[in-house]
Amino acid sequence: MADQLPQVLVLRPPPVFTLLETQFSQKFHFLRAWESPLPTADFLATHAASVKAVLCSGDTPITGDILRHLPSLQLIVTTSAGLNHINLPECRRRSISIASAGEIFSDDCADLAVGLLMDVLRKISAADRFIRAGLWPIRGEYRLGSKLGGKRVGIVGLGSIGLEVAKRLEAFGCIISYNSRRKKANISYPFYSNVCELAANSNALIICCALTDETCHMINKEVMKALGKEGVIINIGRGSIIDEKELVQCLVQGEIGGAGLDVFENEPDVPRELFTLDNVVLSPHVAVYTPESFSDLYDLMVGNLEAFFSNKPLLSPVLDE
Ligand SMILES: O=CC(=O)O
Repeated sequence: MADQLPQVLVLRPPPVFTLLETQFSQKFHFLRAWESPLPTADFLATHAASVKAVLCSGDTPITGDILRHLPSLQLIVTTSAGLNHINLPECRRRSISIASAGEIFSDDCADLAVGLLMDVLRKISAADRFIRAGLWPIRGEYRLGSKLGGKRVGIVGLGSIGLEVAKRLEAFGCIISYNSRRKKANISYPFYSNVCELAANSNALIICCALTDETCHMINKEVMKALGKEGVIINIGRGSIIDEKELVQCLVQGEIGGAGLDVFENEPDVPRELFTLDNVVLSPHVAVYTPESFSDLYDLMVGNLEAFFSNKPLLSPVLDE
């Protein structure tokens, strides 16, 4: 019976797959590469020559090497909004379609970005540690935090997540401006084509853009210096958009005021120097994860796979055939 279901390859199970595996497995027959004792290349060579569809998450690299082992591949469905784990030029060359999580996580990501900014400015996590360490009766009053309203916030990447962040922060009384590849039509926020200039005119930068060759290490020492000693950086995009070594150095040396980080260059490794800094809030790449978004994600992933296997248009295509 399972063998009659459309076949989908999974190299490593995405969290939504693990959570809703029973439902997924009623609709598709999954080739479970991660359970095989064989090295991936051998598993693919032995079992996956006829595979037409792959389901993956953002932490499973779909490299040129993997693609070479999948000669029949026509579709990659990724549970992520980001696409930096997929060899896009090779997919284009081979006309392999891609469907992503699209805008499904935008609200959740924007909520966490605002939460991180609020936490860094008002020192919520640091104050929590102060109480838990029993320091209130000993040291008395805790250091005051800084007001969110009135802050000039520069959003780097005004896509659907960036726009949701802007909407939320406007409601808190922040003054929004942005940097992105081009100026957006119908957007009245001031646009800076140069991210350094945006930083120089902002109290906080929020990184919401995709990781590409152009954005890798775009937030470098020069940008951080422009942001200044009171400036705060929030990153819910990808770790490598910031030069992490420079970021750590700037934080340790007090060149910037603080950071709220959901993403890192070498996840799950986080620079240990950050652990002792009270002006840094750390979060383990969970901006997208809420049970509510998972249930929407399940529907979208299944919808994309069903559309593909019945020759209908994908629900959230990134690259078209
Ligand atoms: O980081 C998560 C995603 O890209 O969806």
